Amino acid sequence: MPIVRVGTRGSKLAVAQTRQFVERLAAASGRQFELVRVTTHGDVNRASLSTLGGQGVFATELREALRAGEVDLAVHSLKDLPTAPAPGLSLVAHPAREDARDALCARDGLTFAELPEGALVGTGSPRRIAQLRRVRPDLELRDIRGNIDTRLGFVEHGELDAVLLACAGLARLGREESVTDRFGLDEFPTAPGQGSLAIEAREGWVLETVTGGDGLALVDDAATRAAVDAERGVLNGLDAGCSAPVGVHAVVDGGVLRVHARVYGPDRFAEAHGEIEIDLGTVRDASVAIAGGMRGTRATGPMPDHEPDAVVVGAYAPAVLAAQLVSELFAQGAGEFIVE
Ligand SMILES: NCc1[nH]cc(CCC(=O)O)c1CC(=O)O
Repeated sequence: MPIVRVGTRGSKLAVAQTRQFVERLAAASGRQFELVRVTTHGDVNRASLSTLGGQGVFATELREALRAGEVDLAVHSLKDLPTAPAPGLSLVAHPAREDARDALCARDGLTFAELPEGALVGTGSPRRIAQLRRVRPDLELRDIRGNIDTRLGFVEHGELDAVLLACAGLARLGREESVTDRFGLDEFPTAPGQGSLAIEAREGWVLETVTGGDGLALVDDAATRAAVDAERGVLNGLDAGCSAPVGVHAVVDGGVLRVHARVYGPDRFAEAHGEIEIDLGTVRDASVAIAGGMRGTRATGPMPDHEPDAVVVGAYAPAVLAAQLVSELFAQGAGEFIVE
């Protein structure tokens, strides 16, 4: 059987998370895999993320490699993936999400509350900047870029008092010991999809047909998919990219899908926020659509595009919820906060 080629960015984090994913998929499928490193625009360009615009800087070249048939699967950090559908490709699996929270990595083990007045904190993310300004206007924020080791290095070498990073990336790199505090998701919702991976393939490329087993379904998590679809639905509905000052978090807990979002305005008191939930058990037909969407061929759009007979209500719960939350946010003036 041919070796399955899996495309990844070349960064240490990307390679680590792709390796971890491939090991699970190899165990589940019995197939052999090969990692193919693809250099992306976002890796080469060192400009600030806010000036790069964020839109697809990490994904474009991986998608080209998929389309050209150079790789069979691509592994993305979901939060770096634009919400616009990629023609000819589909997201075929979302493995179970890891910790979606942001971490504080501070010198001397300091917690967020222990950071002294005027402490120097590094982050280039407009969302993280907005969130920090609201609760600690005294902090001196520095725009930083670079991989996780580089960012932690600013603290280790004494140039900054602390940096903000995603818990998930630190865990995947085995750097959890650098975390000195974690930010609660209610007050500090993170980027849509943070902590979650997306596995992308050419449309119609189905691992199951060659494994004869459950293939990608074994590494796909329905609750993660519902949550991240809702989060990305909010981002898309707001017409915002991954560098917008938007925090969204969704969870499925006891069969209830709950989504909440905060959109930050330019001054530190302006904010649109909302929360919405739905008991997936009360929309059983819509959740049938979710289950139907688990395997193989769902498009990047909000509705599963196959097995339409499985969609009785004709609505995909995460998409409906996201749309309702978006109208609430617009009603609170969120449209004026998103300038890209
Ligand atoms: N934009 C870079 C990026 N993309 C994904 C992660 C972390 C892992 C994840 O959220 O899946 C990071 C680094 C960070 O924000 O700390």
